[in-house]
This record gives sequence, C-alpha cells and structure tokens, in this order.
Amino acid sequence: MIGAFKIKGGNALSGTLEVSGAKNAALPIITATIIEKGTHILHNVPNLRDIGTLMKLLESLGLKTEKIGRNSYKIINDGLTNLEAEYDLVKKMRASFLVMGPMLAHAKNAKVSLPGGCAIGSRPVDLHLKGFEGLGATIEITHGYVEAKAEKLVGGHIVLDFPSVGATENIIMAAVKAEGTTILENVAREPEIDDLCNYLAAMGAKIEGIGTGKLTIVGVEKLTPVEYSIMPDRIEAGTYMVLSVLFDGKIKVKGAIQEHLGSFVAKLEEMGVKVKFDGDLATIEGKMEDLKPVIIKTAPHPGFATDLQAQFMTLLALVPGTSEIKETIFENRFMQVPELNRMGANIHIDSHVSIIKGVEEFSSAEVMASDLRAGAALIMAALKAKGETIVTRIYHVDRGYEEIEKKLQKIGADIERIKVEM
Ligand SMILES: CC(=O)N[C@H]1[C@@H](OP(=O)(O)OP(=O)(O)OC[C@H]2O[C@@H](n3ccc(=O)[nH]c3=O)[C@H](O)[C@@H]2O)O[C@H](CO)[C@@H](O)[C@@H]1O
Ligand SMILES: C=C(OP(=O)(O)O)C(=O)O
Repeated sequence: MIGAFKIKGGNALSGTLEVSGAKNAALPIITATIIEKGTHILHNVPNLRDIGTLMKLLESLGLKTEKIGRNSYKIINDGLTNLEAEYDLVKKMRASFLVMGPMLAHAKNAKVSLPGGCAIGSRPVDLHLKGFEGLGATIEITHGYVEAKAEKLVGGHIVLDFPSVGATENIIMAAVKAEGTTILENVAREPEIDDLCNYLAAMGAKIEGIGTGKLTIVGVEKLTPVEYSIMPDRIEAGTYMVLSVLFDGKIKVKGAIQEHLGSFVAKLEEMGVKVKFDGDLATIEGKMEDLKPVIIKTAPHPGFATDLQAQFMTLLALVPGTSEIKETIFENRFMQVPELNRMGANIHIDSHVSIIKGVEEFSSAEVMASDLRAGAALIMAALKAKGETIVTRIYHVDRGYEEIEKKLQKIGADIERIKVEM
C-alpha cells in the first residue's frame, strides 16, 4: 500500500494559504549546526519528510536533536562521534551531501556517501569537491564514498564553473573557520544562500558580499551558537500563487516575499495577471480566460526557478495559445508532462523544451507523482479537473510541502490522504 491523494476537483477555492519555513534554507542551516559545538535553536523549520531524514543523519554523526515546538528544534552538538555519513541516509535526499562542508570545518575529516542521481537528473558533486580542494582538503573517492581530509583548512580563491546552489553552500560552510581569507566567485545567489550566510554571520562568521556573485569569507576561530528563524519558502509561495491564478485570484498567499519572486511575478504579469504585495501578503488579480501564453526559461536565481517550472506548466496547460518552457538546470525535469497529458493537457517535449498548447479543461485520472514539484503540479491540475483524481507516490510531495492537504482543505478543496495498492 502506498500514500495517495484523492482529489475531487472543481470546488471554488478561496481564502488565504500560509507559507511554511523554506525546506531549501532549513536543510543547509541544519547541517551548519555540525560546524560548532554547543546548543543551536532553530525556528520556523517546516515539518517535512526531508527534515526528519536530515535529523536522523545528524543523530548518526553524534548530535542530539529535539523537537521543542511545532516548528522549533534544539540541536545539541557535543562533538562528532562518527565521521561517516552512510549511503542509506544520504541516498534518500541529495541535501544530505551538505553535511560534508560542516564536517570538514568541525573535524577536518569527513566520509560521505556520494548521493547519486535522482528522478530529475544526474546531480553531480564535482564542484563541491573542487571547492574543498581549493581550501586545502584532499579528496578520495572509493566504494561510492567521498573522503575528504585536511591537516587544516586554509582560505583559497575558488571560482565556480557554474553557480551551483549546493556547492556554494557546502564551500561556504567549510570556509567559515578556515585559516585566512576565502574568495568565492560565480556563487549562486538564491535567497536560501543569503539565509544560510545570515545564520552563519549571526554565529560570528565573517562573510562579505551576501546576495552577490562574489563572497569574501574571513575565517574565524570560533562560532557562537544562536537562535535563528528560517526564511519563508518562496517555492511554496510561488506554488500557491499559481493555484490562485488558476482560481481567478480568489486565494491570497501569506508569507510571500516580493524580492524572492521577481522573475516568477514578471512572468505572471506578462501573462496579464496583476500581483500585489502588502507586506508578505500576495494578492492576485486576473481571470483565467484573459491570460496570454508565455515563453519561460529556467535559470539560476534571479532567473526563473527550476523548482517552479512544473507548477507553472499546470497553469500554462490551461491558457489558450502555445506556451514554451525551456528547462536549463536539470536534464530530466519534465516528468510531469506524460501525467498532465493523461489528464487532458496537450504538451509535447522537444529535447529540453516543452511546447504547451492550452486546453479548455483537465479531466480526472489516476496519475503518479514522479518527484516533489511534479507532484505539486498534479495536485493543482486535479483541483481544477472535474471528477475524482488519484495522485499516487505522494511521499515525494511530503518531502517539500508541509501539511499540504490540510492547508488546501481550509480553502475549500476536497482532498483526502488515502492508501492505494501499487
Ligand atoms: C541553479 C539552481 O537552480 N539550483 C537548484 C538546484 O540546487 P542543487 O544545489 O540541487 O543543484 P545545483 O545548483 O548544484 O545544480 C545546478 C546545476 O549544476 C550542475 N552541477 C551541480 C553541482 C556540481 O558539483 N556539478 C554540477 O555539474 C547540476 O548538474 C545542475 O545542472 O536544485 C534545488 C532543488 O531543486 C533548487 O532549489 C536550486 O535552485
Ligand atoms: C528537487 C528539490 O529538492 P532536492 O534538491 O532536495 O531534491 C526541490 O526542492 O524542488
């Protein structure tokens, strides 16, 4: 038996959806607690499967983790008792590889299983490893594990070939306690990187250039554990804003930070949607029947986020005319397409481009979530489709959306968590 959502589409949804803490900020920040001994307190941590997996990994390394509130954790670091992050935990989630930089910073020694690829792409880690080498570590890869060691970490000048989010995070965390100054160029500028840097800076790390493509990190001897609250999830916010467009703007989104959503909002506006922000409350104005097709290309931030591509496709599938989405970050991130087509969409993949011809409506079907954002895209299609849709393999969705069915029920959705035979 496997978890699924049973969704009866067609209900008129309205109300306010609240965004939780950002998964993609919480995960690196949790790994950063490995760097320094002491008691770390984190708030606004979303209740997600990925968070549970990472806490287990931290425990396996010798840290103690305790949930001290609905979205708060106490992480006690009395020193690492194990310097090996095992395949069983790392394979469940790519972000597990982010323990490597912190372990190096803490113990100058780390053995971490290679994460391998996943449904959306091959997801290599060569840039992470080059960065560690640039800080003086030696790297050995044997039997599916990466072992990194250093007598001491020393500041270096590292220029990334590509602004990789994970590599930027891992290298920053390794560098904050390295001896001397590290200059990191062509780094990723995703808001989650700023959140990680702000967290490290709150602990006493010296990082200049936060929010830019060049970071200068002056190593410090010691950090001081602090209490920190994770930023809101801009991908969850974007997902719910797409849902709002699908329901003619009847849904407001609380916890949407305008500066995090620039190119996404620009695309909505190009389609004819008006987006207003009152603080962190986003309101959508526009009717589905008036929307125009658009051409989208995913890109590193501040470009259009790959993590919003699948959800946006659900919207474009119902917009008259022909839209296009080019995916440039991951080689296999159109897994939602055959499933959306099973629900009546007219989408054709030509290499890295999806050509989307708008249809009038979706029809209900049994469909399968292949990955996290594809799952969200299918749930939204199901909420629009007449009849009953079953979305299976929702464990993917649980990796990244906190209590999605409860949030959707509150705005009038007929969605229920069930078990089905697979
Ligand atoms: C730039 C980008 O949009 N990154 C996304 C990526 O981050 P994530 O950190 O997972 O991925 P990266 O940003 O590292 O990868 C971006 C690209 O760089 C390549 N690469 C990466 C590391 C490496 O060592 N070698 C290498 O070649 C990858 O194959 C990929 O094509 O997935 C996350 C989850 O979906 C998103 O939140 C991030 O926004
Ligand atoms: C694919 C995602 O996450 P991860 O990098 O953890 O696989 C995502 O957040 O959309």
